[in-house]
Amino acid sequence: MRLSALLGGHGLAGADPVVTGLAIDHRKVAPGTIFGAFVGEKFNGEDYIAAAIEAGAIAIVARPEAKVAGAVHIADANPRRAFAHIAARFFHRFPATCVAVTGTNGKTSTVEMTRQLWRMAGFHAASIGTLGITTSNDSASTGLTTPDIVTFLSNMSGLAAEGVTHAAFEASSHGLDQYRTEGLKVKAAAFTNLSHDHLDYHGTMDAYLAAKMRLFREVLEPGGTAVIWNDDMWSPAAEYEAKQRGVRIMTVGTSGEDLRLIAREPTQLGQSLTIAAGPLAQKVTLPLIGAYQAANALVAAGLVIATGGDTGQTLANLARLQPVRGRLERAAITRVGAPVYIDYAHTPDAIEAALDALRPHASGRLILVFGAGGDRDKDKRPEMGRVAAARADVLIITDDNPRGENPAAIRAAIAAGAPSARIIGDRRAAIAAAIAEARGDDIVCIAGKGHEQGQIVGRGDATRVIPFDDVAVAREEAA
Ligand SMILES: CC(=O)N[C@H]1[C@@H](OP(=O)(O)OP(=O)(O)OC[C@H]2O[C@@H](n3ccc(=O)[nH]c3=O)[C@H](O)[C@@H]2O)O[C@H](CO)[C@@H](O)[C@@H]1O[C@H](C)C(=O)N[C@@H](C)C(=O)N[C@H](CCC(=O)O)C(=O)O
Ligand SMILES: Nc1ncnc2c1ncn2[C@@H]1O[C@H](COP(=O)(O)OP(=O)(O)OP(=O)(O)O)[C@@H](O)[C@H]1O
Ligand SMILES: N[C@H](CCC[C@H](N)C(=O)O)C(=O)O
Ligand SMILES: [Mg+2]
Repeated sequence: MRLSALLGGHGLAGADPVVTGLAIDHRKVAPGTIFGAFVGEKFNGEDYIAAAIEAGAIAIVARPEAKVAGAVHIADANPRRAFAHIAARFFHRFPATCVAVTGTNGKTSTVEMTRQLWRMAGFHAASIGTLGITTSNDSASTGLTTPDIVTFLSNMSGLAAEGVTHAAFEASSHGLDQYRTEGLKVKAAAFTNLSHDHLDYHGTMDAYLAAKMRLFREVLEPGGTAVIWNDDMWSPAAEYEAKQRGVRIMTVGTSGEDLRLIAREPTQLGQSLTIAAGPLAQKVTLPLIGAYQAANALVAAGLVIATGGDTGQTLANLARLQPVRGRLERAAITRVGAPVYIDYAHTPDAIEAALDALRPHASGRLILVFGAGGDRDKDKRPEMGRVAAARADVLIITDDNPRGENPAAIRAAIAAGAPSARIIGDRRAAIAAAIAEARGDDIVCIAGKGHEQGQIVGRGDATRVIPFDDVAVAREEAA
């Protein structure tokens, strides 16, 4: 493909070289590559322009003030956006039906449930998010919730080449802010909720909301549909954005207009939901516990319906949803009979949601093992402690990816909100202590790592990932 064909509005004077690929990291540049040089949090990509050209880059997408010699300078005040649009023209072939999910919690669950519902409807479907790239017979990790733009679009294009026609992806606030998911026609976009997280990056809740709202303001296609979980404090803000944009709006929830959750009753292995869609009310058995999983299932159904799924059939298919890995996953039963659940709760709101989901199933106590990630939002730590102390009966604070921080300081910051908690830094020892503590009528919840396969310690080049799997450790300690 010639460079001129990829440039859209950007003019090209002089030679029109053949483009072989795109890169945002100079170490991935090969002859014929377009290099995107972005000013980041840790590095300035512009410092690597000369090295990229040396390695064969034929064009550089960078701010107008960047120094480019020996390659075409595609100058743009917003180089991430300009690069994304060029990348979209390069990778051009995508699944015909793409939908995106944003929100603080519930993105992974919702994209995974959407993928399953599409599969049940007979489509070749995929999801991209925290669990990686998932199809019905394969799964590959990308390391981030919303991968970088080159990884994202090249994988979307690869999925289309494999015959995937339906794809659901997670749009994280970092991803939206950094234009990591541009260039596809997004037919429907969902909002799950907004609560305290990532303020280290965004600074304020308003800035955090604004990053997420880009999904409705710019990423969703003009004729698309916004599917909004209506029971969140921030739902009106999402609805406002969608109205401003003039897209179709579908609201979902106990106060939802399009899919209204009329009743929800816990059963032994799940819950029974009564859902009104227009004049029709339908009762379905969801084989998953907790209000939060019902919420995510409804938003997923909304996305499927918004992109052409039959309402009655889609709702009926909720009864066949498989659990999402690491989200209230029952890993083991202890020797005295207490169930041990693994959950990915790593925000105050998620801890509340996970404990509320488990409470109706515990005739005894709720025992919680949890921590908070290092080099991430520090203000959420005492909040997590407070919410946990208010809702669990026994608390054990432990390590969860300390990264470059002192783990003891992270634990102490959580304990500031939960003074009665026990502190056991070693995660295996903490899980073992919780299991030893549990009586037959108690429930143990191990929160924060879900599906993760390692404990991340250290920073930069000294980063190590020590293999650790909550599910496996819980099974070993419960045996
Ligand atoms: C804060 C953040 O989001 N950082 C991500 C972002 O970094 P950045 O743009 O600030 O880049 P930088 O590292 O400062 O470097 C600037 C530029 O120079 C380039 N560079 C850098 C060094 C070099 O030798 N050569 C070179 O070309 C880089 O590729 C980059 O383009 O882009 C990088 C390249 O894609 C990511 O690796 C990096 O993720 C870091 C590792 C990270 O931890 N991100 C987390 C916070 C994150 O993104 N999380 C979200 C949300 C999760 C959730 O849902 O809760 C996610 O979507 O996963
Ligand atoms: N709709 C919801 N409302 C409140 N809490 C939720 C909801 N969905 C999930 N949670 C909580 O958040 C945790 C993470 O869920 P999930 O992985 O689906 O969210 P996510 O938005 O993808 O998270 P991340 O930002 O880390 O990618 C769950 O384990 C649960 O504790
Ligand atoms: N996508 C989230 C995952 C957090 C998971 C938790 N285990 C942690 O490390 O804080 C983040 O990068 O903030
Ligand atoms: Mg996720």
